[in-house]
Amino acid sequence: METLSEMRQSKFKSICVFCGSSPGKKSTYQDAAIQLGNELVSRNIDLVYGGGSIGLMGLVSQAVHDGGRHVIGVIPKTLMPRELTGETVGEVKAVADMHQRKAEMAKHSDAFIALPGGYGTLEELLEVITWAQLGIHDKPVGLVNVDGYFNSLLSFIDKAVEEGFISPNARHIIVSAPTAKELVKKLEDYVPCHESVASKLSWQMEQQLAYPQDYDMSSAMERKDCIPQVSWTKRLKFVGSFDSPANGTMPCVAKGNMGLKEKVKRGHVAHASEDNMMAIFGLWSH
Ligand SMILES: C/C(=C\CNc1ncnc2c1ncn2[C@@H]1O[C@H](COP(=O)(O)O)[C@@H](O)[C@H]1O)CO
Repeated sequence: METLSEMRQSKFKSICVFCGSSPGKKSTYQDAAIQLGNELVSRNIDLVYGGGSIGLMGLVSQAVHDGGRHVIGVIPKTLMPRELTGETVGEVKAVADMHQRKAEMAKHSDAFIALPGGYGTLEELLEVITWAQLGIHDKPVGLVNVDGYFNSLLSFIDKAVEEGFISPNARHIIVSAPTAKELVKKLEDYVPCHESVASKLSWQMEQQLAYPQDYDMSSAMERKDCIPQVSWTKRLKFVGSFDSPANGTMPCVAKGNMGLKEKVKRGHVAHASEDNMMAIFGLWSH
């Protein structure tokens, strides 16, 4: 039995919840969504989720919001019209697409929990498990196995271990429990025991280097709604990021000549394409 003080000192500041955009047929699914929301509130944990008010997503977010914790709904611009997903309580983070959504959800949370859901939920869940297996993150991943909803998925994963497609250590990435209360307690105690393919740091660098460059930084800077920050420089390649209220942090990479490198060193700016870079230098240097 946990004491009140233990319950209030969670190691998680925020948890990302994946769950159905539908309510499911049984009231136990809806009850579980509300119980999870209440459990987060009782442990002073904020919520990150897919945004909107439909299905179990709406129930969990409303419970956390009503309990006074912060809620961030990360929603692709295409799903933003209210008639598609309903109104989001708390903070709305608009992102370009489904890929960026998952990355943002992961960035803002310390653990992941899946409630019952459909394809969307399964896809999100399996992706964060895969990321854990590869060493992209080491955050716990759990399932609220309401009325055995995930039993067949767990059996399938056991079959994949038996058949040699998933290592027994990687099987332990998934934590499950029948109720939200038991699950959060297990996640608090979770210690990763699988080997990672690459370190978290290597993945962060890789992500920065591979980030698509379709954001018009020069006009954003003209509007003064983004702040460039040089993270590091290496030979003629510059890696930096821009903090923009509209788009969050945008990592970027540039190749340039020595003159530009010198400017970067002096803390002016680093950025994506040479054309844009020149435009930014123009703005920034006076
Ligand atoms: C496809 C349907 C509605 C689309 N509306 C959604 N709004 C917000 N987030 C969504 C939506 N659909 C999927 N998601 C994300 O996937 C998970 C839910 O998907 P599922 O297929 O319902 O399990 C959820 O975690 C969201 O991040 C009509 O149902």
